[in-house]
Amino acid sequence: TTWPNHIMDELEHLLVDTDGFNDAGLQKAITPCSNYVSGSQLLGRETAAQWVRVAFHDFATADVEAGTGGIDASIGFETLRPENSGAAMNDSLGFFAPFVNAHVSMADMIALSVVMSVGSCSAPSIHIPLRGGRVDATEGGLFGVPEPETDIHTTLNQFSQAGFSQSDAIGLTICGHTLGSVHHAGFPQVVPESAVTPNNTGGGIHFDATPDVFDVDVLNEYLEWKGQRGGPLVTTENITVRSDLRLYLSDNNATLQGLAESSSKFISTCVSLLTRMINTTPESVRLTEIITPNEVKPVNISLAVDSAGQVRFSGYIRIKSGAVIIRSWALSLGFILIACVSHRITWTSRSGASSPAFSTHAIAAQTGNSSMFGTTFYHFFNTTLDPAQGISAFKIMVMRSQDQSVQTLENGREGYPIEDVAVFLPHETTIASDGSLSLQAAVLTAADVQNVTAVISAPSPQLGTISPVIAKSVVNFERNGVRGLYTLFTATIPGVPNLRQTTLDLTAHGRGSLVYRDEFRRIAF
Ligand code: HEM
Repeated sequence: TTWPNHIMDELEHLLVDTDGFNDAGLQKAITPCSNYVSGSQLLGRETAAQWVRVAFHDFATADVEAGTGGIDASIGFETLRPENSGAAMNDSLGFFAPFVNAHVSMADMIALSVVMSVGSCSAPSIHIPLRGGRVDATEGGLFGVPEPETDIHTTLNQFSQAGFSQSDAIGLTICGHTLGSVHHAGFPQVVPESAVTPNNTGGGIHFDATPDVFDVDVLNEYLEWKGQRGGPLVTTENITVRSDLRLYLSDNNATLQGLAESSSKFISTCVSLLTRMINTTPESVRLTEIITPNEVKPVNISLAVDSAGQVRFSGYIRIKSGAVIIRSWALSLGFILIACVSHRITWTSRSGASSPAFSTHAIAAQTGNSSMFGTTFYHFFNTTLDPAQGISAFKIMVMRSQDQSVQTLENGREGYPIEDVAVFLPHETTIASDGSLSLQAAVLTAADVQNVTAVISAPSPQLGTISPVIAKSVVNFERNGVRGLYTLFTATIPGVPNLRQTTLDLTAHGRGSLVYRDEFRRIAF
C-alpha cells in the first residue's frame, strides 16, 4: 500500500505508537497486563482480558451463511442482554470511544484490542495479524452468545453458525480463557460469594495461574488437573454452569490433547482461531491488507501559509529501528536536492518541474518509543517552500548504519503526495464563546477556484450504544482576504461534541474538472 491509507495509517499508529513521543495512548490501559483501567484495582478486573471477551461477544452472533454479524460493534447495542452480562462491554467500548474517528471504526477498535492484548500480554510477543476496514452496525444483531447455562448442543450450534467447528469452538474458548477471571459480581451462579475479599471486591477467580499472560497454562492446568484446573467454568459446584467442562469433554478432550502437544502448537492455533474470529465480519465489509509496522512513516505532515504568505512544510518522519539503525534521513520531493550535514531533502514542485535547492535540518530524534514491534524514533523537520514553485510530493532518503548505504523511499514511484493548492489550516481554527468554530483554509489564487467546501466528520453520541456514530455535515467556505499567492477562505460551524476526533475533508473546485483535496485533517490542535 502507498501512503496515505487513512485506515491503515491510523490503526498502525494505535498499534505501534504505544509509548513516549506521539503515544496513541491505547496500550497504557493494559500496562501492566493485570491493570484495570475503568475503576479500582481492588475489583480484581483486568482490562486486557475484557477486551478479548468483548470481541468474542461481538463475534459470537455472526451468521456466516447469511453474511451478517461478526465484529461490527453491534455489541454496543446489546449490553442489556443477559448473555452479555458483566462490566466488560461498556468498560471497553467506553474506553475505545475517544479513539473512534472518520477512519477508525469501533469494530476495528474491537479487533485491534485483541491484537493489542495478546501481543502485549505475552513474551515473546504473539502477533495476530490485523486488518482494518470493519464497519459499525447501527443496531443490535442476533441473540445467541453462549452462556454458562447453555447446553452443549446449543453452544456448538451457535459456534457453527459463526463458522466455527466443534474443535474450533473448543480451541477458541480455551485460548480466550487463558486471560482473566470469572467474577462473582456478574456470575454469582458460577462463583460463590466467598471469592469476594477486600483486594478482590468483584470476586474474580482466575482461569489459570497466570491470568495476565497469554500462554498455555490454562490448558496444562486443566489436562493435568492442577492449579485452577481450567477455572470456574470447569470446576464450579453448580453443574449446570460448567460450560467449559461440557465443551472440552464434548470430544473427550481430543482437541485439547492435540493442542497440548507443545506450547507453540497451542499458540499457533490460538493465533489462527483469533485471527478468524476478528476477521469474521458482515459480508459487505472489505478488509484492508494486513497492517504491518511501517519502517519509515511520515507523520503529521502539514503545510501552513503564514501571515507573510510563506509556505511552511513540516512534520515528522518516524523511523523504526529493528536490526537496522538509521542514522540519517532525508526528504526528497522529486527534483530539489537539499544537502546539509547528514540530511537531504528533494521534492517535486507543483508542476513536477525542478525547483531551486534549499536546506533544512532535522531536529534530533525525539524520545524513542518502544512497542511490541521494536523501537521507533521521530525526526522533526520544518522548512519554508517557495510558494511559486509549490510541492506535489516528497521522497525520503535514509542511510542504513551498518553499511552507510542510502535508500530512497518513493512510496511506490511517485513519492509521498502532498496537496498544496487547497490547504486546510487547523492551527487557525478558533472557538467562539458560544462554542461555534471558525475554520480557515488557503487556496492558491492562480488555481482560480470558485467553490471551496468541506465534509466534517464528527463522532457523535447515538442512542442505544456508548459507541459514537460519525455524523457528517457539509460546509461552504467564503473568501476572506489574501495571503501572498493564496486566497483565504473561512467557514463557521456549530460546536462539535468531540473536537479532538473531528476531522475534515476539504475540496476546492478549480478550472474545468480540476479538484483539489486536502483530506482527513484534524479540525483543530
Ligand atoms: C462456550 C463459550 C463461552 C462461555 C460460556 C464463556 C463464558 C464466560 C464467562 C461466564 C466469563 C466470566 C466473565 C466475568 O465474570 O466478567 C468469561 C470470561 C472470559 N471469557 Fe469466556 N466464555 C466462552 C468463550 C469464550 C471465548 C471463545 C473467548 C475468546 C476467544 C472468551 C474470552 C473470555 C475472557 C478473556 C474472559 C475473562 C474476562 C475478564 O477477566 O474480565 N470466552 N467467559
